[in-house]
Amino acid sequence: MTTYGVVVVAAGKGTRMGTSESKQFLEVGGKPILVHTLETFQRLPRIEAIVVVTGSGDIGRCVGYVERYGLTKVTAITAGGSERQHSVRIGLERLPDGIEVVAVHDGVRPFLTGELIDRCLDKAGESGAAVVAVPVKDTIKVVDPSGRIESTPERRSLWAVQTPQAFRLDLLVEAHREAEREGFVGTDDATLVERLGHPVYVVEGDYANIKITTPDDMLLAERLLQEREESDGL
Ligand SMILES: Nc1ccn([C@@H]2O[C@H](COP(=O)(O)OP(=O)(O)OP(=O)(O)O)[C@@H](O)[C@H]2O)c(=O)n1
Ligand SMILES: C[C@](O)(CO)[C@H](O)COP(=O)(O)O
Repeated sequence: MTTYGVVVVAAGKGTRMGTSESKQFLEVGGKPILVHTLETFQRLPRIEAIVVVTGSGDIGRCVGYVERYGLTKVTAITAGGSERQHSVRIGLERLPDGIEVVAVHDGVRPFLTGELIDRCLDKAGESGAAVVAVPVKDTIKVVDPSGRIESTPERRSLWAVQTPQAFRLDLLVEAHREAEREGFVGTDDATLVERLGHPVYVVEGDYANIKITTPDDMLLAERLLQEREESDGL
């Protein structure tokens, strides 16, 4: 049977949020955003290990969350790096032995669901690499630095990629090593695997799986949580 783990990255500074508290620790519905995220992985039966990557000064409070919220699958809490990609690489090194497929997830995407994770892990288990994504709804333009539009890619083939992104662990480790060797820094993990020439597949994501990035996302997050609790009958 395949063994699954997850690296949750939460070592960012939240510059675009502009709050003194890093956004992953802001509360939505009375609970830190990061805890909402971790609880979803905790509940999923096939996840065996959760590695949390956070700021060096925030390790203590994450240890406190594990205790307080019963996050028994958290096997390591470690300090991240200067870029998201570095934080992921550090997290991969802390996974326990025996994990074969790993999901990488942004700590600030608390509205993922078990179904979404399952879809992504299933496809990664079968193909080696899969990411959740949604078709873009707007028309996308490529714009030069002066503001002039250079081109308009065909919308039918454009997808907005989210996390989780899941991979065979050996493949993702190789992709990170290669990127480091070449000094390449990407904005997601799929890009690193694509650079190896390995196929990466999209599976159906969810428009509600937002990455909390700017202050208006906090209002949206409160509303999404309320809707979810109502539909769960809570
Ligand atoms: N050095 C970094 C940078 C980002 N992240 C994590 O990667 C996820 C997505 O990054 P982003 O939304 O860009 O978070 P920040 O880097 O915190 O935000 P900003 O770019 O506005 O500073 C977040 O969970 C963030 O904590 C990380 O673990 N380590
Ligand atoms: C990984 C990601 O969430 C996929 O959409 C995104 O690329 C992270 O970007 P950020 O600039 O680190 O927020």
